[in-house]
Amino acid sequence: MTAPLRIALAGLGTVGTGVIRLIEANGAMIAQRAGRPIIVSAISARDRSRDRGIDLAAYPWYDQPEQLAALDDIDCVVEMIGGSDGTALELARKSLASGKSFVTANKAMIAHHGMELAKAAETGNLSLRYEAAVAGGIPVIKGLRDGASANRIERVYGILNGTCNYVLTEMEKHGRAFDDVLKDAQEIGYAEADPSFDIDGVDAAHKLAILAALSFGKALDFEGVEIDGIRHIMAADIGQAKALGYRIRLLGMARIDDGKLFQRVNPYLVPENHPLAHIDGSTNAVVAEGNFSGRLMFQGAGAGEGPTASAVVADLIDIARGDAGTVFATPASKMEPCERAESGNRIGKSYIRFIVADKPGVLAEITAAMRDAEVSIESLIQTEKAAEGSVLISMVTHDSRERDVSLGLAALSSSTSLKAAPVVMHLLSDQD
Ligand SMILES: NC(=O)C1=CN([C@@H]2O[C@H](COP(=O)(O)OP(=O)(O)OC[C@H]3O[C@@H](n4cnc5c(N)ncnc54)[C@H](O)[C@@H]3O)[C@@H](O)[C@H]2O)C=CC1
Ligand SMILES: N[C@@H](CC=O)C(=O)O
Ligand code: NA
Repeated sequence: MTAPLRIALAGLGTVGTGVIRLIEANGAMIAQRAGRPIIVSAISARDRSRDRGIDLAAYPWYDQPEQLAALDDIDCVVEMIGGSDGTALELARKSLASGKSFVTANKAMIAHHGMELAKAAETGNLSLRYEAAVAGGIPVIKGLRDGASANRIERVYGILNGTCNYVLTEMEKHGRAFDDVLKDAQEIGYAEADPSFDIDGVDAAHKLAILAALSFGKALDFEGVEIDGIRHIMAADIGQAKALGYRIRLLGMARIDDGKLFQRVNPYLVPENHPLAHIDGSTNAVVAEGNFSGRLMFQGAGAGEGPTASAVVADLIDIARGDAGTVFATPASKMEPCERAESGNRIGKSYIRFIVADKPGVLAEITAAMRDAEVSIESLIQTEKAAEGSVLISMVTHDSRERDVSLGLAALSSSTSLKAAPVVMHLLSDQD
């Protein structure tokens, strides 16, 4: 057996400790499959004394993660710290500059700096791998980069955040309160260090931008993702969607429209007969449509210690085999920026929820604003009491231009009848 792959691991939280546990548990099998052992030769985290439930005494400890990049006896640095900039980015830059391969689970860093890091890796003929960064344990990066690489992909979408999907499905199935379920997700280890990245859609947007770059061969454009999260979703929305035959899921959607790049993260009403409506808990699912492969669907655990560690170690096995491939499906030097598509031009049905004063004439005011914006209403689902003196009204539009829906709502923005900003969610259709 050839020399081991010597790794240095920075960050020993949920994922970092999971990587050590996995290598300790499956080390012999991994060595066989990789053709050589993978050994942890250095570790670093913030707090040496913290009880992580594993014995770290055998692993050389470094107080500063950046020290790992400078070690001579290391082949690959594994970054499990998180954050788009700061320590993680410094470590990535220094590791690649000092000729080490780099493995990360950090979608924020790849979404913001992926092009720079990919070019550095390609220039140095090094591996930069990030399977764990998108959809946790699901081999979707490998699937798109390698398995589907012969295809032109024009649409990629799916459920990309385990925390949000867990929150939405617990609310839907068990009637639990939003904050209570989110706390659970944090305790289990699904949520980001700052859970607002999850519930405000930013984490899903990081992943979507990476998927889009992989799928379309265009430069990563995280700033081009339109983002809305699930913070404003009420139990009543879930109930009303259900009454209509839909389930609410936070989706990331990227496509090429007339040569322009459209990227959006939004809660969608997904028809009950659509496979994505049946993705529950922290499970993720990614759908990609290839022009020869047809529809591909990748599904599995999107978050949590075991699944994420599984993806990290799979990257390490590839590196140990000397089989690390390109960073994206297209060489980074050939990935040009793409013009952004305007979402206002998109046509589809929308669900709109209002909380309004409980007084006569309010419904007429809303429908008049929509009529003036040329948005016709397909159904007024239900009205129910929201709080003392206010009612909740939800409606579904006919197919309408998104810009017109926004215009209708803008016309209502100064109305004293509205007690909260209206909430808009799109209905997933084949045109999306
Ligand atoms: N938890 C999950 O299910 C998943 C997490 N990820 C990603 O994996 C990465 C790690 O996530 P978790 O393990 O959940 O986070 P965590 O918060 O549990 O662990 C982070 C670790 O990094 C250390 N750390 C933080 N700042 C540091 C600094 N400046 N210097 C040295 N050490 C520092 C912390 O002490 C801790 O050991 C993040 O990029 C996250 O987005 C990716 C997929 C799934
Ligand atoms: N916080 C993320 C973790 C995995 O990427 C999520 O909930 O999906
Ligand atoms: Na993955």
